[in-house]
Amino acid sequence: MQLASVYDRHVDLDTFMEGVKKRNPGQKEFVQAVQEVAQDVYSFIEDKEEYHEAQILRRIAEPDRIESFRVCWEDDDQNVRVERGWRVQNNNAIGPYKGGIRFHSSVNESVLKFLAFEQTFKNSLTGLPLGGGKGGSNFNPKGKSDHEVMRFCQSFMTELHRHIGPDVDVPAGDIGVGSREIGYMFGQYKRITNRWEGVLTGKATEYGGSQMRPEATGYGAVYFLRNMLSHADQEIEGKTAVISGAGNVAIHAAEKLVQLGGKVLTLSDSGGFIYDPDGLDQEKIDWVKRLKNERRGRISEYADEYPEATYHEDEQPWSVECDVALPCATQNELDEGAAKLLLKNGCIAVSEGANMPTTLEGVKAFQDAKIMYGPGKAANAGGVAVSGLEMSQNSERVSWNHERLGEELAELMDGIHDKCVEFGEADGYVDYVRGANIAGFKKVADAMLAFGVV
Ligand SMILES: NC(=O)C1=CN([C@@H]2O[C@H](COP(=O)(O)OP(=O)(O)OC[C@H]3O[C@@H](n4cnc5c(N)ncnc54)[C@H](O)[C@@H]3O)[C@@H](O)[C@H]2O)C=CC1
Ligand SMILES: O=C(O)CCC(=O)C(=O)O
Repeated sequence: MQLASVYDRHVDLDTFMEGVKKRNPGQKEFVQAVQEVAQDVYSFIEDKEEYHEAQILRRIAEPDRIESFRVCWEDDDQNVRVERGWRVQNNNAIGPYKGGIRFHSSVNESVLKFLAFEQTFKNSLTGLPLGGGKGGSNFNPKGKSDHEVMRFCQSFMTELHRHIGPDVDVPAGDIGVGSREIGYMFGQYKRITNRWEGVLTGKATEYGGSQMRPEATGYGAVYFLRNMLSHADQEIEGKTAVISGAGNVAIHAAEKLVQLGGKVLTLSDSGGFIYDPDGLDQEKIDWVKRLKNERRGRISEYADEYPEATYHEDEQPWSVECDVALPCATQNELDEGAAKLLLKNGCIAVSEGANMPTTLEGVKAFQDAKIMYGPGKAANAGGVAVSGLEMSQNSERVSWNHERLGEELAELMDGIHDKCVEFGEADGYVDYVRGANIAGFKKVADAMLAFGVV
């Protein structure tokens, strides 16, 4: 009898994953992301021969291409610095590649491949014509002067511009890339190409940015939470919330939670977390915005400014008692132990603002306990969805107002929630991971089937 080969149409899940591991040695984040999707997709396509025959999942788990390049820049002391840059173009079956750029010392090819893979399913879920990509560099903007960041961004774009375009690949921000960095990169793209076009999203409103983009990911994650709660006849009003992170996503998630009557108890950064037993209000949130976006300080300073709060160095916020949790910092920040602690303390819902913040074991703990668990590819899709709207506005040379975009965002998040329920509900429990994976997969897969083997 012949042994199963990774090339067989009908390999089982374990053999499929063996192949993924072999082809991507040492890329643990990428393998984790594929595993999480494959386990649901496998059961969905069990009786669907066309997907097996066309090897659709295997093809989505192999990026269309990865551009990797050297980025040289000069620091303020005129030292020549050399970093590495990448753009992973995962899949453009349903639209141009789309996804953020991350600048952080932890960036490597595995991290960007996992993000581009996740992005493919997320973008499909939005219902907009957006393919999946992601890029970045191991450059760390922390502690760098504005001039250093500008020189790095210009050098990064000098190479990246060859690989992107409004109908080809449209990057945006992510960790370490906010409106300052997008401005420097957009300026350099315009200078090199002599074209003003919607090649990046997350731009400032003065030069074609969408009014809602800064808020969209955090607000969207709270709308997703609201939808999950409402599906279970509950509401945000009066719920206590633990949030990790203190960046763009965390701050706007906190803001929307407070607006909807929730009580936000924590924020964090890589140094530790702050716990404010009185809860953050809009004034405190505005202070954090200034701290992070203007002074570029550490969250520990919050406890100096607001003495009712305490700072917990080198700790994560998951031990704080709460009704709902929103991980909004980074991947694998919430492991099995943290998940069990949240459950023990009575947490009933988790909505992920970050990408893959929960480990596979943590996800299983939430699913086994049957709490409401909204995975990042569904819960944080509001950001890229509003980026999709920014692309439309740039093409049409129009600008929509805040109110219209707010309504569009809420509707987009309703649509994503409905798709998760349609594909994930069974025996009275909504498995949002399964719902998101299958709904996201199906649209991309059907487009790929239409193209034949390419
Ligand atoms: N910006 C966006 O529109 C979107 C962002 N996301 C995801 O949301 C997460 C946060 O992104 P942003 O808020 O945009 O980035 P940001 O750079 O504005 O903030 C990141 C925050 O995470 C914290 N952080 C980073 N590494 C950490 C670590 N190892 N431990 C603890 N804290 C850490 C930082 O201190 C900072 O507070 C990321 O997972 C990103 O991929 C997802 C969808 C869209
Ligand atoms: O708006 C975008 O294109 C990027 C969003 C993103 O990077 C993400 O959804 O993780």
